[in-house]
Amino acid sequence: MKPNLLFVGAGAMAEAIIAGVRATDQTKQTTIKAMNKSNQERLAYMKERYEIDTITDVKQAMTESDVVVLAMKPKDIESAIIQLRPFVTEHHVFYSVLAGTKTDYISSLLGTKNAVIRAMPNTSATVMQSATAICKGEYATDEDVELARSLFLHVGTVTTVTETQMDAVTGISGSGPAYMYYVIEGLMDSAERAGIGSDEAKRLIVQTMIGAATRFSHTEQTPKELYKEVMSPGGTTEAAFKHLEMFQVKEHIAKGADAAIGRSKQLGDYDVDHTSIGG
Ligand SMILES: NC(=O)C1=CN([C@@H]2O[C@H](COP(=O)(O)OP(=O)(O)OC[C@H]3O[C@@H](n4cnc5c(N)ncnc54)[C@H](OP(=O)(O)O)[C@@H]3O)[C@@H](O)[C@H]2O)C=CC1
Ligand SMILES: O=C(O)[C@@H]1CCC=N1
Repeated sequence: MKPNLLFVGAGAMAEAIIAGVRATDQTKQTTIKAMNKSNQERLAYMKERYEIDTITDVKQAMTESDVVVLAMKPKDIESAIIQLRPFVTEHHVFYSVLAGTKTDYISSLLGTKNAVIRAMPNTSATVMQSATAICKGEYATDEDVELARSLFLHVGTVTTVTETQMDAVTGISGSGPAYMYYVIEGLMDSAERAGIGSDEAKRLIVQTMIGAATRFSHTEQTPKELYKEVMSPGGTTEAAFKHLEMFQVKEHIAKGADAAIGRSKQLGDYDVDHTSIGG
């Protein structure tokens, strides 16, 4: 089945998913509509780039769609659902990519028993390399999960988790690309200081990241065993690790991810002010 998708929120995450779907669905059998709160310029760009329908009439868009992808910031979900609610029928299925936001909260805003699937993709969806996790809400069936899986498979891998694992997934793989780019930024800075041109540095660093990820995915060895293997006694890697370990970089990366997981939990706590930290 090729679903008719309506993206409510046409920001960075929606674009990543739409780009991936379009790149793998050459026949454009999946119809894609998108709406924003107010940014029409962005919608015009999305329409031009991905040949999607941008909508002005919410009722018509809801009538012509069966999967509604909630892709606004968590702070905007209430106002977004209020505008959709009059047009929700029992055939609609809702997919939410919102950090923290629980399926039971979405169901309570909808006030219906429509299926809700929570997903946590990442921006690598743009290049069909997302590590997406999905879980089902109370009213979703296994069939709904399979349909969601088939959509997100367009943009990478899909792992089914329980809803209680979703905050952890958000802090690890949802935010994860940012941690990788941070490491890349550090390596680019060092390469620049050492006189390597940015094109060459990029090529070397990209292949180093891909190579390390591929190697790790093909072995039972632990990360520690793998980095020990790189490290010759008295050599260059050891010199780097003396510095990294002095500043407990690994521990701080883990603590950073812990903070992301904590923030995801906070976003699911509906008494907190979602606007305070950009939620
Ligand atoms: N960025 C990421 O790496 C990831 C993000 N997510 C989740 O995806 C969601 C979106 O994030 P992101 O794409 O980065 O955010 P953006 O700010 O890029 O996009 C949010 C979009 O939502 C629109 N919007 C706001 N309110 C409404 C409304 N009432 N009706 C319709 N559209 C509305 C905004 O439109 P306008 O500009 O007109 O206000 C904007 O285009 C978040 O909930 C985030 O937690 C999940 C995984 C990864
Ligand atoms: O930073 C955020 O809140 C979103 C969720 C996961 C990645 N980006």
